[in-house]
Amino acid sequence: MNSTCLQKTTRILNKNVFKCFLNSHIRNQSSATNQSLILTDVNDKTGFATVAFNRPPMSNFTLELLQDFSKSLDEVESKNYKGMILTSTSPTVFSAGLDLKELLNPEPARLKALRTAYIDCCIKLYSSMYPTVAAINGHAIGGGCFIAMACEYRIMLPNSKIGLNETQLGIAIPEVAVHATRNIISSRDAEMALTLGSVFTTDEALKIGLIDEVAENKEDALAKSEKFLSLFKKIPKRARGITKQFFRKKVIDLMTNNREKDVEAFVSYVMNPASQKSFQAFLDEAKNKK
Ligand SMILES: CCCC/C=C/CC(=O)SCCNC(=O)CCNC(=O)[C@H](O)C(C)(C)COP(=O)(O)OP(=O)(O)OC[C@H]1O[C@@H](n2cnc3c(N)ncnc32)[C@H](O)[C@@H]1OP(=O)(O)O
Repeated sequence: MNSTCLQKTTRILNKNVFKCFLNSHIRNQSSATNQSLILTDVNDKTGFATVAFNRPPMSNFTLELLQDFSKSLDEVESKNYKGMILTSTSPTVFSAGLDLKELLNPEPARLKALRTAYIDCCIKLYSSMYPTVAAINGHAIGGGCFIAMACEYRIMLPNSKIGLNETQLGIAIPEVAVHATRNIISSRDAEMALTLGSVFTTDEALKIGLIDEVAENKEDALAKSEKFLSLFKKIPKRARGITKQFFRKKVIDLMTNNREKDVEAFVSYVMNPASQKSFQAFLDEAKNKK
């Protein structure tokens, strides 16, 4: 092959390589868009954003999902949306909490990043200036329950389960979760629930005040959520937000100031052989159920 011919062939090859790269890049982009772990939909009329965990069937949290959720929370705050409805795209689960596969034989650095990302989301949600409501479209367990608790109001579907089951898995509840739970239910109920790692039915949760309302189905939950957010329509945002933060100051301060200690404690509980055994036992039991 002479040099002119070689140059021509190289140009054609490069063009094809570039085309190939472009196609695969576009493919990746579109599949990433379709598979976004968080979906945000804004109602232009009301200014309310609906943010949904999009990891069916369990909507359980991986590091990547939490990082995306954190960005979505920033967006709701920075774009000045009037309120946020938090839900999931899963048919029967709001969130089954942290992905137990992330906790099983974890790489310590990733485990730390996971817990740090989780705390970041909780701080942003717990202290947001905009009003928040959880449309709990199914089960909400562990970290999924706590995220719903960080919202200002909870509406749940019938026949679902909700609770902080951490002690059952060998993970001590952090001090901050004790105060956050007491902000919602009585101190007596909170102590019983957290020490037992209780998981409640929708009716039980309504009775103790862990949730505020029961909805017939997801549409009803979303309609009721909008109704709750609309209560604040005429209340100046800054005055409302600062007042909310005063009520939540103790929890926000604990989450912010104890972040490193919390991460260390969490890693140590998760790495404990007894906890590892309980994560594996849960996953095995679920497999054997079929
Ligand atoms: C105070 C701050 C708290 C922050 C810290 C949080 C720590 C955690 O979040 S630890 C994780 C807590 N979550 C759990 O213990 C598991 C909860 N899951 C359940 O209770 C049930 O799965 C359910 C009530 C959500 C649904 O019950 P259902 O009978 O419909 O389904 P299953 O047969 O149990 O499960 C189906 C399928 O999904 C897998 N799975 C469920 N939850 C998780 C999870 N959190 N992580 C990973 N995988 C999960 C389960 O193993 C089954 O998988 P296979 O189909 O492959 O067998």
